Amino acid sequence: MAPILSVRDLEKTYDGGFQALKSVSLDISEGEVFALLGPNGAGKTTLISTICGLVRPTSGSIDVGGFDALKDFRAARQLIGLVPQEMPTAPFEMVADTVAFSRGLFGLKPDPALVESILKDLSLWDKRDNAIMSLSGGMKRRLLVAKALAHEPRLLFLDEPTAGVDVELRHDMWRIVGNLKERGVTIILTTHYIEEAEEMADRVGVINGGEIILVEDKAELMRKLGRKLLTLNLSEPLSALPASLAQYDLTLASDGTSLVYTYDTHAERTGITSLLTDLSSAGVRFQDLQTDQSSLEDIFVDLVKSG
Ligand SMILES: Nc1ncnc2c1ncn2[C@@H]1O[C@H](COP(=O)(O)OP(=O)(O)OP(=O)(O)O)[C@@H](O)[C@H]1O
Repeated sequence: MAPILSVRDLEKTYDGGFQALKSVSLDISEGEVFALLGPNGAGKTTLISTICGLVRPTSGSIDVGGFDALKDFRAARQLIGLVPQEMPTAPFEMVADTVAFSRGLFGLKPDPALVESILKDLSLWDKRDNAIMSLSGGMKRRLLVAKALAHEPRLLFLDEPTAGVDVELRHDMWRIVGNLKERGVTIILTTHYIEEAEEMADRVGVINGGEIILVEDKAELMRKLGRKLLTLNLSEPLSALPASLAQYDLTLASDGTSLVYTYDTHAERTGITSLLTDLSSAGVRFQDLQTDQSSLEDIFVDLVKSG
């Protein structure tokens, strides 16, 4: 199937000479949830803004659903919904009116039934006749999603959908994204919360210094780069690692009371069985042991550090 979004060799140098995007290429399949992770200033907003036609790229191409987003901007933009971080709308406007207006901006016929179903899905129907300024912060966030959905986009961008919101709204947002995905909407979200990517994304892209340094299936990424740690709490402190254990990736705690063994989760053999045998031969005894798996967060920090 042709991707719904295809970005090729996209570059952006801002007027002051700063290069915010360096040869970015990316394909997004229809129906997937793609999380774009990156530290502050990595280029996430620049990339989204360029795809949505808010920032003009210096070079490269963007195809949205078969339309050239640079030459055929309107047709491409029609397929895109953008949920920005902040509310730019007039505070006195009514909730339902502002959603209907967003639809009108795309030259579409009014569709009160659609507006109703969007507002109901986002738990805003009760507030339909309220002025925007009377909404809570969480409701305003949901209204931004409603506005972005008013013209029935196939590709939805969420720019940090849960930055600074409480846990309840964060989970609410995850549920909303899940429902949209079920209906076949493709979603690209930027986030600083790795937990969010871990929760929602099918694939994860990491951008750093304007370059996409990794795009990977989330499960595959965690399998490939995930490491496990086995910690052994020793019965008696060791002053140094016995030479017979040199072949293992072992770290002795500075107080000598525990040993940490690092192994790859995808390796054919973990080496634990032979390690335990060799520990016993070396006379090293332990009281208990525990394992920890690296999270997407550990993987991300490692990538950005080395990237
Ligand atoms: N209009 C602009 N003119 C000049 N430089 C800009 C402009 N907009 C962004 N930049 C620079 O481009 C780089 C990327 O910014 P961008 O906002 O895309 O990053 P981001 O990944 O979205 O960061 P954050 O996570 O902090 O929102 C930054 O160094 C920023 O200072």
